[in-house]
Amino acid sequence: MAKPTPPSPLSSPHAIVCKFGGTSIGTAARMLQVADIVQTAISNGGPVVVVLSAMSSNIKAEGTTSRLLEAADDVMNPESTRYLDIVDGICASHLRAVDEALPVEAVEERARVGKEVRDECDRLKGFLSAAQVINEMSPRSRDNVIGTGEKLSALVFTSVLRSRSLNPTYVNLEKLIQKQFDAGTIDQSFYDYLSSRLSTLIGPLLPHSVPVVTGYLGPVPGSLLTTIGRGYTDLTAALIAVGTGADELQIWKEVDGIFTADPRKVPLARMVPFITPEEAAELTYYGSEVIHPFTMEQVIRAAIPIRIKNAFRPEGAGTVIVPEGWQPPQHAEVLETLTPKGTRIPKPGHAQQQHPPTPAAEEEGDDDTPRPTAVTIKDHITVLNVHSNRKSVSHGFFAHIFLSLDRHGIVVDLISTSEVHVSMALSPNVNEGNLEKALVELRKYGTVDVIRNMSILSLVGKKLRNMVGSAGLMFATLGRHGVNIEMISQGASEINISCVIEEEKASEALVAVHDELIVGIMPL
Ligand SMILES: Nc1ncnc2c1ncn2[C@@H]1O[C@H](COP(=O)(O)OP(=O)(O)O)[C@@H](O)[C@H]1O
Ligand SMILES: N[C@@H](CC(=O)OP(=O)(O)O)C(=O)O
Repeated sequence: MAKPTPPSPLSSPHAIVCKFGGTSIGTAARMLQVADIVQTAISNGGPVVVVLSAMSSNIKAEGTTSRLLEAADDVMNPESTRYLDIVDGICASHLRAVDEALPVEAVEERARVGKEVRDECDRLKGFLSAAQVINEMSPRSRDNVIGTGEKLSALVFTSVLRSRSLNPTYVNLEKLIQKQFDAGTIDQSFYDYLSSRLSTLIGPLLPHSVPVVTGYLGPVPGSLLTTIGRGYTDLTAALIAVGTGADELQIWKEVDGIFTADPRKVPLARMVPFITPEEAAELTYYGSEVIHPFTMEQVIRAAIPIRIKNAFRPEGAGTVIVPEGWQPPQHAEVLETLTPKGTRIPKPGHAQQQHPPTPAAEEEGDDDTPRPTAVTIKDHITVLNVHSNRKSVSHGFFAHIFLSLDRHGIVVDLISTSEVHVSMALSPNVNEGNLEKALVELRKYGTVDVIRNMSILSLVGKKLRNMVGSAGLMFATLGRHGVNIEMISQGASEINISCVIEEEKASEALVAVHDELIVGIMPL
């Protein structure tokens, strides 16, 4: 297949685009830490573009975006005024951040941003009250409500940078999309349009100013939540990186990088210094969603590396997702200074170095056993097994099944087939009502078993292509741990072997496969 041609950089090369998640800027103290990170990046050569999510606590359901969604739902109750309390609470938490993050002597700045925050919240209350009167909250209106979260955090953070004389410019993207797009036919041209608009808006601010951009990019065709989904600010940052021809996209999170398995569940999990976009995409789709799944494709098309870093431990090297054919930028100093020692991003002039760069362990040859890169688990999976009723349907069996699922918006994560049988693992959070309707249709074509509370276990790695017997090792490991395998899928992607197992055995299976196949601990 021909490689996609990356769009040419549109403006201001050398920029580093830094996106900070909601938890990273969730309190005044955290905002100040993030301001330190930005200040260091600027003094290392910049220019820097900052992209922000909405302020959030450690629990996403309690963060600003989730509270705004609650407020949007509440207006559909004509008797309720709870939405006003929610907005007042959001206003109070942002004013508290202003109070604690800005120096006491910055009197004018404190007054200015305090007013901006209050005005934004008043505007939202007016909008919500009007929606309650007409008893309508359209997807576009909901997008509008959500966007307040990113506007507020960006206003406060701009003020923090201004109090440090870093010459920030607040950039509100709520009017970014100025063309009509059909929600049903969103394709790459939509994302190219967005990056070109972002280039026009942000490019001219560089290098003299630090744009502080709302990760919210305006009402999206369909809706932000259905077309892109939660975590959309990663995508905004990616499109800004493409639009400004940035040298690097940095996604700052609360985890050191991508690990060989979820570090919360696997004690021996290690950080992976470099990973290919294909591996990162497989991990993202199969349960290790460290970055929004749409992010990768946009940035990789433009051959921009993505670095995942921990906002609470900025000194760590992070994980770099290295695009195929990536060439180091012409200017040495920015990447060199931002690249922590030991990560081996090649410098200009080192033409003989490998592209993409390889992790230190591989180069030094301290372990030459080829191993998978990572293992991941996706929980809350439902499996459908359909056995064809050959008497009534002898052809078009698969087509009928997938058309029925498509009609009811049911997303399939894995498939395994024989001529008369198809097994499908359905994405988590399947809508039960839609599933019931789909089942009525599917039963016309054969008998259907529904198995709930399952998990997908996926072993991912570019080296799986050349690792003879890795599937055998994985299944032998699962067998030793008494894990039943409901369904196997291998071959659709050369770098992923997946199987469906019972959810109650998933954690044990994850640790076992990780420790035996990735760390290389042999069973007794
Ligand atoms: N392979 C993996 N590597 C790193 N983190 C992973 C992996 N699989 C799952 N995770 C989880 O993904 C989460 C991502 O980090 P975090 O910044 O906390 O996310 P969020 O954006 O949801 O707040 C972490 O909590 C981590 O435990
Ligand atoms: N604030 C939005 C968008 C986002 O990107 O969030 P985060 O970067 O904090 O995951 C959300 O909560 O979904």
